[in-house]
Amino acid sequence: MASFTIRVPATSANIGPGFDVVGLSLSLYLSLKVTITPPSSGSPRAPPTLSYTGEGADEVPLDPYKNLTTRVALYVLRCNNIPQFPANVSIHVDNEIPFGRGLGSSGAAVIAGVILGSKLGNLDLPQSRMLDFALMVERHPDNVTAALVGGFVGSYLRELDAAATEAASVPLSEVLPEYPPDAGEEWGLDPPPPPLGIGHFVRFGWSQTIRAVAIIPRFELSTAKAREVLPTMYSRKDLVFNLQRLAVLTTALAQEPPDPELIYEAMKDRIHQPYRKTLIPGLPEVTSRITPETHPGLLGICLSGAGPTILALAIGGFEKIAEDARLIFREKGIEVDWKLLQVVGGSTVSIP
Ligand SMILES: Nc1ncnc2c1ncn2[C@@H]1O[C@H](COP(=O)(O)OP(=O)(O)O)[C@@H](O)[C@H]1O
Ligand SMILES: N[C@@H](CCOP(=O)(O)O)C(=O)O
Repeated sequence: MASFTIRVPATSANIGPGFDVVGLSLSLYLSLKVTITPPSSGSPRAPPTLSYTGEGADEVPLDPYKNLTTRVALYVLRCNNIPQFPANVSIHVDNEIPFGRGLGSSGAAVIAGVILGSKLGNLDLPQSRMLDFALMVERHPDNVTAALVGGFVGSYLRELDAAATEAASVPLSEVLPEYPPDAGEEWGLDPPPPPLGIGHFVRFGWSQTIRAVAIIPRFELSTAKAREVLPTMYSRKDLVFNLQRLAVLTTALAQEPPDPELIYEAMKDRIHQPYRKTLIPGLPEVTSRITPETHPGLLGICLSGAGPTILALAIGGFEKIAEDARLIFREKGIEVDWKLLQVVGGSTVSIP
């Protein structure tokens, strides 16, 4: 019997001005314990069995052809000429990352699936190739890159030539077909492998004194819905506003001691948060009423990913920040939970 455990961290994307560009890996984990037993002769081949505890356990599909993680694993296998899951695989998932809150649950599920596919197919994919597969599913790089490599990272998608653009434009329904073919039927054509080197990243420095307070409203907001409200065109003024802040932020969060005056302003955004406030009652109030002056220890505050979680970066005063955010959300009729998190390393595979 072989077994291994895959562990993928939560992430917070954007950090204010870095929409679709920067992400932080945080100390909440999606863990998969995978066991493969040798097939006994004559036993029918069965797809992997899935069990699940923790966040999302009441809503996540346990059918491996519907579950996001196993569908991604199968995509990786099929792109590598392995048409099916190996036999006798059982997977127990334990998940600490809440669904649809802006803490990168889907990015973590995708990264877990890519690593799972690589392990089940003995493919030994290098990190850069894993990122290519992940980017074919989650097409913005901020969460998946941070979840894979860990830390505070910035990433971009390479401009692809015409052939690679075509290969990368395969619709998601073909990358991740939802149902297996009926018995005796063949899968459709294998999806084309992702182009090479789609995503590129750099890890920024990070002051070890900084913690992340995640203030998590008790409602889900799908990332897809929170992207639909965004405009497709922006003014030069708003773009420059964000670029100026992002340039400062990437270095300011590594300085010792971190400077709240610089960081609070550098975590402001005009590209996504103003448009998402319609979906997240209380967002403008929380980000404007909790400041380094009113809350000593606070460095900056922003929407985490597509929301609705609020991310406060701080070196102290964590409880007051979170409890005051709770009161502001309560004025809008929204209850929250909060967690004090740290920035952690990326995904790991361990063998007991
Ligand atoms: N561990 C998981 N296993 C399977 N599916 C998952 C898992 N985590 C997240 N998902 C899927 O991703 C959805 C949430 O994705 P999304 O809207 O992008 O929000 P988030 O900000 O949490 O990433 C869930 O509703 C679920 O369908
Ligand atoms: N840049 C994306 C990040 C989405 O992150 P998630 O954790 O909400 O999935 C966006 O802002 O749409």
